[in-house]
Amino acid sequence: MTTVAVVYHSGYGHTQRMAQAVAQGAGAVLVAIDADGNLPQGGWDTLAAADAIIFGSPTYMGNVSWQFKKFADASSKVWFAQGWKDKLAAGFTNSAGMNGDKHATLTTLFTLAMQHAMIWVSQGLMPSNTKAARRNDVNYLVSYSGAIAQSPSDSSAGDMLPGDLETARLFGERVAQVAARMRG
Ligand SMILES: Cc1cc2nc3c(=O)[nH]c(=O)nc-3n(C[C@H](O)[C@H](O)[C@H](O)COP(=O)(O)O)c2cc1C
Repeated sequence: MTTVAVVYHSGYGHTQRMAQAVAQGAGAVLVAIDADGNLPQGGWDTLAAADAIIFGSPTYMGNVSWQFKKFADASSKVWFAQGWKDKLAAGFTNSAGMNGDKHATLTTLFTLAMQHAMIWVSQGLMPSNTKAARRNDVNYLVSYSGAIAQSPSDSSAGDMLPGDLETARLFGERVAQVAARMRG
């Protein structure tokens, strides 16, 4: 059986909701990076056992949160032993702006995966970018590199848009499907 892990940080709960949607789609286990940038007990073991690791962070000041970066730097221990080599990787982010420089965050997540010699899985959804497209359509924000969501700066996590959450769920589903195919 394939195992997918979602490791993420969320300062105010929005990215957590997105992570839950990704995990729901992937049938994945969630590993939350805490406010100090640390993993819970057993978190590193969960990642070690996974066939695919999906990285998630809010976009803060145009990149991952410092807590996610602390986790990324701590993963250098795993890198020394090439512990994540040939695992699947994928990434997602959420921020207040429609754009908000989310792509810089995805690029950081991608680069982390490449440092670890992992194999990147894309978003895989067609864009909703026609005149008829509506905000709650799947992949309305149109990302190909990973899943993205947008939460207005004065919104609560409970306000997250169903279209973005469905986009996240389908993204998780795709990663799990690719992982199962890779396993044969
Ligand atoms: C320190 C900080 C920096 C932020 N920088 C950005 C940014 O660069 N782009 C953007 O679109 N939103 C930015 N935001 C808004 C957050 O991305 C947004 O509130 C997001 O939903 C927070 O996710 P979270 O609840 O998982 O922490 C920033 C918020 C904070 C607190």
